[in-house]
Amino acid sequence: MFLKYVLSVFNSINSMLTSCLGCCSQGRYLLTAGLQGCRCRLSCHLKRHYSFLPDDVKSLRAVVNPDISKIRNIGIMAHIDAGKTTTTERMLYYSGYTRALGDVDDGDTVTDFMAQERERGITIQSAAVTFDWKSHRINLIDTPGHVDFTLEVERALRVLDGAVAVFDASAGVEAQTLTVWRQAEKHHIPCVCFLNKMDKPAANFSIESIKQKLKANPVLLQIPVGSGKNFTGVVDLLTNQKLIWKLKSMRDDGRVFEIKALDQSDDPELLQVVGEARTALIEQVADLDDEFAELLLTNFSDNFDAVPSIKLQEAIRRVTLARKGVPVLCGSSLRNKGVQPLLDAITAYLPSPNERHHDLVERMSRLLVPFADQHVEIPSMTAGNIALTVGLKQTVTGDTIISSKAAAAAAARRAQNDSGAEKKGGEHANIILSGVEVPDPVFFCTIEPPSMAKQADLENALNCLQREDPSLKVRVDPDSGQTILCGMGELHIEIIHDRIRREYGIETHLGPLQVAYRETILNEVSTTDTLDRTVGERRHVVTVELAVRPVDITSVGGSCEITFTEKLEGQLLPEVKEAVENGVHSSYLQGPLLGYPVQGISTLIQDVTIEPGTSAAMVSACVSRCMLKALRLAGGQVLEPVMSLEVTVGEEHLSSVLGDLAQRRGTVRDIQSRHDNKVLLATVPLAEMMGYSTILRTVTSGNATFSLELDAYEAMNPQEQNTLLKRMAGLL
Ligand SMILES: Nc1nc2c(ncn2[C@@H]2O[C@H](COP(=O)(O)OP(=O)(O)OP(=O)(O)O)[C@@H](O)[C@H]2O)c(=O)[nH]1
Repeated sequence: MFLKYVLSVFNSINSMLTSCLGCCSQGRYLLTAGLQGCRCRLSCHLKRHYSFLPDDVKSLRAVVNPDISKIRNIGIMAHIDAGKTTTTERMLYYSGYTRALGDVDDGDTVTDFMAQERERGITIQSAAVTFDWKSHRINLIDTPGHVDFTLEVERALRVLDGAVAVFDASAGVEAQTLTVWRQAEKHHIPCVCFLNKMDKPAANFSIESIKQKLKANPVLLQIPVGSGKNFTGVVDLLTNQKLIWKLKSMRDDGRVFEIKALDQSDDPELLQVVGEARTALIEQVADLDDEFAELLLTNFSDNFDAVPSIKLQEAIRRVTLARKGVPVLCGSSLRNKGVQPLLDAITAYLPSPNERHHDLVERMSRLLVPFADQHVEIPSMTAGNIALTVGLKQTVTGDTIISSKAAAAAAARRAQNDSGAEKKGGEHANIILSGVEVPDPVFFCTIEPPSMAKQADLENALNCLQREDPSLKVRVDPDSGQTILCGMGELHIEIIHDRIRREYGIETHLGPLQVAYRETILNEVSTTDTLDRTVGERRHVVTVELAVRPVDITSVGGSCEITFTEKLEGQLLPEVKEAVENGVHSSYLQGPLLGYPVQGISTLIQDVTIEPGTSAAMVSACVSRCMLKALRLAGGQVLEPVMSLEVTVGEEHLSSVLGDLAQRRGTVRDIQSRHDNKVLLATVPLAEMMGYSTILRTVTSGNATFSLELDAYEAMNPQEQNTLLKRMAGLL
């Protein structure tokens, strides 16, 4: 019957007939008033490639790869219970991706898939769904409304290009909406507002609270028809059409609705309200968009009302993208009214990814020219100069700052052309300045604030110092919870200690300085382990077989590797492989002898058997346990940092320096002459170099200088290793 009706409407337009069947078989629109302003023509035309029967469910494979201009990455956000999840469910249903309407009250929605979400009827985690609507792809994230999960909303908003704010029309702007609205503002996200729950008796279609509480500029696009349980649809102010849902029963899914141009037979009160609202809309948009204002004044000055709806829509889009105004629509998701026009609005007014300008660049507050410790402020500088800047929040030493992504792309293109030309000369242009190479810290010690109240201040100070000095590393000991400073040497850590006192006014206490050892293994070992654990009602059973073997450790930071047998490579699912790798990597962080990171180890995974129902975390735990067993069996070896030392000293003091070095397990590599001085090149274990500067000053009467840098991690001999193990165990 429905198809027959559509055919009768379109029988004069043969060329569009087949495409109409595709779209209208979804029952999206029921046409009752000729073809004037008929959205179906456009949608049918665009939707030509989808021809499925009314109850077909589209698979994600049916989604074509659209052009970037047709993609909308949007979030749906609001106060708890405003109806985001219900609205999302309707969108999925109308776009053909679900067969039935999910209901939060029945606990069968698509996006609230966590057990806690279904039990409590609330959204906790951001769920992402993808569907297409009129040849646009919509990637939508349903974010939680509860204040406890604000961070989750923030996490989602950072990657979105637009947002739909859903309001409970009977409650107006609620507290959480304010919070998420501010978050959206912070990320400059264009929004569309949807006043939901228009079917409730207390529903109030008022945009005043959006103006006053959100300090936003609402642009009203619809007028509701009827109120409370008599709410039947909306009038579209752009097209002057009435969209009416004549639902026959509570189970009517609202796919079919009527679009009818307003005419004199309509309620005079409604006609008057619509007339006034449309004029107000045109005037408001003209105020916000110069291009539209010019069009009105030049072409439609004697009749604003004659402006084509497409021109008005384009202007509203510009206003929305510039965040000068927020389109407002209304409906009742639960009663299946008004969601399709909301989908239209998402595609019409929210930006595609290439229309969003993500604010990546830092803000500089001042530009200064340095002259030792004097700084002179300057208004600007040109290429080739050196200046200081203050106020950067994200940048760390070694970064290159560019004015914009576009500038970087242009510079990269130029660099490419130049390097083509310069290649003959052997030079390559590069827009990124070479960063700083950060050596591994070799010393560490604990650092404590004078009181717990100062802990936050200390953390802030350490964060700032780390950004400035990437060779300073700060971590928290997982066992003791103490803050650990890792640096390049005694002096480095002393200076950091002093700067925290002087620049941040915090008196800290440093623990004894310790050497950052590493560990490796001596022999090749194969082992197996089985984990069989029941957690709650679930039984996890996993068996792992693996082999570890020592590999070359001479290079600084010599890494560890992990491989799978050829058979396993082909067999293991990616998530199982990842769980196995996580288990191996976590065992690499703490060696079995002293708990230092291991290096120079190759692990081969020989077999993994997993019983159904076993979680990935249990696979990782089993692999980790098996690794620990293998590392223990393979015989541990402590590696110590060995430094290369250069001492410049007058000839008369050379013998005292050599004598001292012999007691420090040092190995002399070379002695060179430089003017009247001797330059001694040696390697010496870092553990023997504590307090060296004081000793060197004493034995040479202040006539020597030295430099120290990491040469390699080397195996300790068994006797020294034993002494170290006993000392660490507190036995010496
Ligand atoms: N009367 C009426 N109730 C609605 C409407 N939309 C949703 N509801 C009801 O409002 C309640 C909350 O709906 P949800 O869709 O879970 O709201 P939400 O915003 O996703 O909630 P959180 O995800 O927990 O923040 C449910 O009981 C819905 O049935 C509507 O248009 N009218």
